[in-house]
Amino acid sequence: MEKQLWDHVQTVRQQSPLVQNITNFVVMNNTANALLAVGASPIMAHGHAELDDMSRICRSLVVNIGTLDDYWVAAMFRAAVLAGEAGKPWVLDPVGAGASGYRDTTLRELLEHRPTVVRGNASEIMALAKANTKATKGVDSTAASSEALDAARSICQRYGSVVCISGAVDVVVGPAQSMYIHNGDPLMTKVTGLGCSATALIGAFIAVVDNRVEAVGAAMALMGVCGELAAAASSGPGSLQVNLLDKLYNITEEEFTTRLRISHEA
Ligand SMILES: Nc1ncnc2c1ncn2[C@@H]1O[C@H](COP(=O)(O)OP(=O)(O)O)[C@@H](O)[C@H]1O
Ligand SMILES: Cc1ncsc1CCOP(=O)(O)O
Ligand SMILES: [Mg+2]
Repeated sequence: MEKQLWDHVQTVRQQSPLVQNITNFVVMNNTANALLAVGASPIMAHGHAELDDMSRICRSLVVNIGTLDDYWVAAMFRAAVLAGEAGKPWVLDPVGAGASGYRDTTLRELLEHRPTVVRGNASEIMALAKANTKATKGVDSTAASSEALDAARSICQRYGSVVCISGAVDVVVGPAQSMYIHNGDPLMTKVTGLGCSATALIGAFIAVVDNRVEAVGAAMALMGVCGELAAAASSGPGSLQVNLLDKLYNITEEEFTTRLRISHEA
């Protein structure tokens, strides 16, 4: 499986898919740079007047509700409809799910458009499935990935989405197959936008890899392994941010396969 996931990393580099992003003000620059570093091509576009054109030229869509307002939300709904009509894969990042009624109402409607993939931290996934027993603390998680497993399974079953719960262990839940990725570094939680970057990378991988669980697994594996290697070379969140971009760009097959720790159990 390690070799297969590396092949998917190579496919992204070779095919350089154009990925449309409707994302938040906080992370726009970071996620565009993360996409470029792995060899994909980002475009940040939420204007209503160009959504049809974007849908025609892009191979996948990222919808991230981080700094939502009514104009952006309308763009998200329309882009989701267009992706559905064109049969294009899209990924939803439910940033701050459970933190406000507005977020939850918006997310409920977005889910009805059946995202190909949903990626959030454990608190967000639990809030999304309405199964949360702990309150979301803003955009950060207060729970472990394992606590959100039932929630992920229920979203997968109800909407047909592959669900990724990120955290110390990243769990990828598909209809027939789950994958656990035990990479990353706790310092990654001290840089804003790394969850959003993971979601953006998923956007690139689902554009070129048909097996959705493997696509999400490869994106999360790449993020985790690069995060871990970058953290080892960093003195704090500032240098981690820069080192992570460099590692996403220059990681080798040997670094990837020797560091990667995946399993099919927690
Ligand atoms: N405690 C941790 N140890 C190792 N890696 C982590 C930890 N928490 C998060 N990560 C990694 O950080 C990245 C962002 O995940 P996460 O922090 O869960 O997203 P978000 O920023 O949306 O809350 C993922 O690649 C994840 O694997
Ligand atoms: C801090 C913040 N507030 C609204 S969006 C956002 C960024 C969240 O990014 P991530 O979930 O990737 O850390
Ligand atoms: Mg997040």
